[in-house]
Amino acid sequence: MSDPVKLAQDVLSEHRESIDRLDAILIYTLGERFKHTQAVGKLKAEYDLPASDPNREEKQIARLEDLAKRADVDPEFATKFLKFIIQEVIKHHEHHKD
Ligand SMILES: C=C(O[C@@H]1C=C(C(=O)O)C=C[C@H]1O)C(=O)O
Repeated sequence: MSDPVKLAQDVLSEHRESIDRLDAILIYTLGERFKHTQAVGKLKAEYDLPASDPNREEKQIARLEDLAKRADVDPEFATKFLKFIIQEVIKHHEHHKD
């Protein structure tokens, strides 16, 4: 194997290690977020509050769009990502009510 190819493979490995580390952070962060949202779900079920809160979501999306721009992340992607997570949370909340 020529040296430049070996060098490229080493660089690739380093990037992949960082990617794996960051993926783990994402999953653990999501786990922590779900713990809070599960607690919110229980409160909502106990006090008969609606599963979703569109006003709160609107504010979260605006905040995340701003964060995404600053973090060099496509704001449209960040919005889609947050909406996807929120949809899952709302499903959990609806289960709590059953
Ligand atoms: C967690 C809540 O419930 C829902 C889920 C949200 C979320 O995952 O961030 C936000 C608003 C609600 O639609 C909440 O009301 O705070």
